[in-house]
Amino acid sequence: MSLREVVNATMTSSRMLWIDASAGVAGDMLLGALVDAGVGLDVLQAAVDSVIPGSVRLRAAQVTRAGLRATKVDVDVLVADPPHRTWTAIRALIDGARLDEPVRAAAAAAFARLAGAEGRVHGISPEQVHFHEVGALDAIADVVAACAGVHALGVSAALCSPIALGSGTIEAHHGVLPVPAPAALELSRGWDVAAGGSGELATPTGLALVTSLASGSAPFPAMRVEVTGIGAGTRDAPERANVVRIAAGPPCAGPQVHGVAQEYAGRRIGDAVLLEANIDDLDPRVWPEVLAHLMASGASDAWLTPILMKKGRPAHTLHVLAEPEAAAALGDAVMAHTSTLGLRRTAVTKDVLERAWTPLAVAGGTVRIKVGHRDGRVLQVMPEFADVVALAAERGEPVADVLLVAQAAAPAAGIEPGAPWPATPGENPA
Ligand SMILES: O=C([S-])c1cc(C(=O)S)c[n+]([C@@H]2O[C@H](COP(=O)(O)O)[C@@H](O)[C@H]2O)c1
Ligand code: NI
Repeated sequence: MSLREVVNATMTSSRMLWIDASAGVAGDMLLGALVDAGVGLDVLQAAVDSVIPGSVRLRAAQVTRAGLRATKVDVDVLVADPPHRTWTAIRALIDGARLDEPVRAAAAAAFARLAGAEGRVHGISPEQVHFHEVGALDAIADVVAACAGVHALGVSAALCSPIALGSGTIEAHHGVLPVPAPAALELSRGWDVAAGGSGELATPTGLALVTSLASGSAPFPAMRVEVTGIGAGTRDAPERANVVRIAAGPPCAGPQVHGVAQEYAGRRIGDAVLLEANIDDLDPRVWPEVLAHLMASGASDAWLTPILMKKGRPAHTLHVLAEPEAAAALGDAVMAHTSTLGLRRTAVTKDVLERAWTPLAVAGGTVRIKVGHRDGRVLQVMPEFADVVALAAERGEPVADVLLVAQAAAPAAGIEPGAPWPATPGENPA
């Protein structure tokens, strides 16, 4: 099959998902929207059962919210005294479950975001974050079922509307919390949000899901809408329907696709902090975990360079790039997780290209093409590697093959170094 035939064959089988969280978002609302869009409750239940067998039962019912029909999904907890679970324990459950690989990866990514945000808020490492009793089962069910539902809809790229967070206060486990709840606010970084009303409209779990499933905030993308779903939240307030809406279908060809990519283009990054330490006495087997922990704790990047340091000792320099507000916590993490007695902090200015992500139909799915552009010209073009890996796993193809097809798809869509940006639609926009 030629690339052209592969692309044509996949144009109708890979879907974009648009999530309308303009009235807020929670895990149960997303599940309701997915069931409303046609995903079987049994599909969601099976995914959850593979992670926490016999622990929860999902129930769906038709309800109205401010006069609009919607599907409400409830998560009934079946066990009498459910355990507290750390993120480490939950990750082991997800890793050990019989889940499709894309579902496992999406669920792990969403939970990692949730644990990372809770960890930053409470000043502990993500691994130490405890999900309490019923909350742990509830969150596992929401996250795993939502990821399974999105996969079942055939979605390979998603965008989200500006998100309503709410206002006021809520009673939580540790007393009264401001709205947006601290973890919700943490999860909102980099996303378009507004208060949008009173009460808690977006929960941490809902935000962790949409901000890991979707690649950015965007108005309605250019797509052919094939399925829609409306999911209800618990409260029914008269002033605005407490619902999440979703729409899924193939992205359509045309200049609008590139226009959308422009509208959710990555933000220009300005000031940053570089933390560095020369370390000669850490067991080298520990380094991968240290780097993974720093990334999970909010570092923009963390890496090592081999050096020959004082006294002729082979050693490593640890480099951690961070947004200024995350630097203090990351400095503490470096002290806690390595053997260093100190570190250097340097204020750096990052000169970055404007970025945009354009979804293209590639070999049975959708891969976002990351475009670096400046002054109306494309300078860098790179398939988003995580999308390539996920698609390769889904199709059972070698990553290198999918990468080649994805790299070839970009010039065919008029996206190549030196080309004008926004791109003139070529032969192969998704
Ligand atoms: O229990 C804890 S630690 C807790 C922390 C936070 C922070 O924002 S920190 C928020 N909450 C509230 O718990 C409920 C359930 O949230 P889900 O995401 O599981 O739906 C919600 O009201 C949170 O704001 C709890
Ligand atoms: Ni908390």
